[in-house]
Amino acid sequence: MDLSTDACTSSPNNFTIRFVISFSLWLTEEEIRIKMALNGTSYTTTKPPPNPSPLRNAKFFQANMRILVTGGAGFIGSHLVDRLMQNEKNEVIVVDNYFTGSKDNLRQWFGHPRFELIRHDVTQPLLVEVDQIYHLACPASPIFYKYNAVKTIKTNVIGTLNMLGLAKRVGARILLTSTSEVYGDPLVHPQDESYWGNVNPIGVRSCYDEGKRVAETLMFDYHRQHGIEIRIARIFNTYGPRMNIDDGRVVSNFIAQAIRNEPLTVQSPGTQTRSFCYVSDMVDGLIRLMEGSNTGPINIGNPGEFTMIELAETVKELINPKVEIRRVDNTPDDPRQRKPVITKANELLGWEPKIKLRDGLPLMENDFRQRLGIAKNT
Ligand SMILES: NC(=O)c1ccc[n+]([C@@H]2O[C@H](COP(=O)([O-])OP(=O)(O)OC[C@H]3O[C@@H](n4cnc5c(N)ncnc54)[C@H](O)[C@@H]3O)[C@@H](O)[C@H]2O)c1
Ligand SMILES: O=c1ccn([C@@H]2O[C@H](COP(=O)(O)OP(=O)(O)O[C@H]3OC[C@@H](O)[C@H](O)[C@H]3O)[C@@H](O)[C@H]2O)c(=O)[nH]1
Repeated sequence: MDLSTDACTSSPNNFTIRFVISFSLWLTEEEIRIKMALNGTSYTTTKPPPNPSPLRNAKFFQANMRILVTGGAGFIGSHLVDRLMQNEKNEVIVVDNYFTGSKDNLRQWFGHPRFELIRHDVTQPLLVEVDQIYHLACPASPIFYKYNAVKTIKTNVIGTLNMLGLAKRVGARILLTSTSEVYGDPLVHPQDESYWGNVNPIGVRSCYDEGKRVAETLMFDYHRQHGIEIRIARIFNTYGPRMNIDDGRVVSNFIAQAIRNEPLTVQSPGTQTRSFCYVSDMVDGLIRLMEGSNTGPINIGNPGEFTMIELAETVKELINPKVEIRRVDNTPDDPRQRKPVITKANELLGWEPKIKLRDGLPLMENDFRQRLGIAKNT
């Protein structure tokens, strides 16, 4: 039996390993697991997947990597699909219920022999044969995740359970896109992965932040109990082309407002901070995490930290120097500061963001101008 552990799992001490190995000749796997549990150590063997279809061993079978992307019609998901499709060894299956995503984001892949799109809600079970699962399905903008809070928490809890059940059944590796929101309104700054967070469990954001915390718990429980190969990314505020124009998040709001010559709505007090990551950097980090050997959780975000007033001033300077900046009321429980420590991503994945905010904003402006039909200098 395989007793492999990885860097981010509580690993048995040497005595325990010797103890378990010496007894493993006489004990069943279940007995070993119980002994390790009594010892307070975790059981991280990866069970072999069920036998694949005999067709996969046939002479002319092309052994492609079959990858499921849940939420693949959304903002980050569709960029991830673009990157995965560039590798001709990948077959990509997207499932999405189109709550915040759109088929339009994937239209370049319609009809491609290595691409499939399925209308499906992850709160329902799904049976597909895949090797990897990127589990992104969940509305990400606070406006949308609060719109139907019960559905959001169902998506996070039942949706993640269903995808873990699928991973267990077919032996797939699964990556969860968790969030910086698991740190809540952080009392530690900047945030590294060892921080447990400061979250209001009954607030209006808890369908999302507590939902993602439960999703992380489920990932680790399936890993410890069933040997599922897991990866967890804690994503910080990500922006870029293809965001919904009326998404409601701050970068898309300010860019759309600047292009339309409407006031930039800085929510009070305006001194709250965020760290903004360009979407191509994010996709690069997610793929490295999936392909690497660490479970995470690993922060993926750009450590450049800005107040919302600074962001508004930068958008004004770059996109529309005449636009007004207006202070408006904030929403409850808005975190006051967020900045990732990315040492783990750097050391374990060799990842760091490449696109600075001042370079990413104009790329997003071009995309928004095209979709809004408003050229520069009009
Ligand atoms: N963009 C960010 O700043 C950010 C930050 C932290 C975490 N994340 C996480 O990354 C993932 C993608 O975020 P995004 O910015 O692309 O958001 P998005 O809203 O653009 O994409 C989410 C996608 O999931 C789909 N979806 C939602 N509920 C579903 C359900 N029940 N069944 C099937 N599909 C469903 C939506 O239709 C959409 O296509 C989310 O899990 C989000 O929590 C994003
Ligand atoms: O028009 C606006 C919108 C938002 N804001 C402010 O901008 C800040 C960022 O708000 P956003 O709506 O972009 O989102 P947040 O950073 O709070 O959450 C984001 O990051 C973590 C992810 O998990 C979430 O999915 C994502 O929405 C907040 O302080 C908010 O008050 C404005 O000042 N004006």
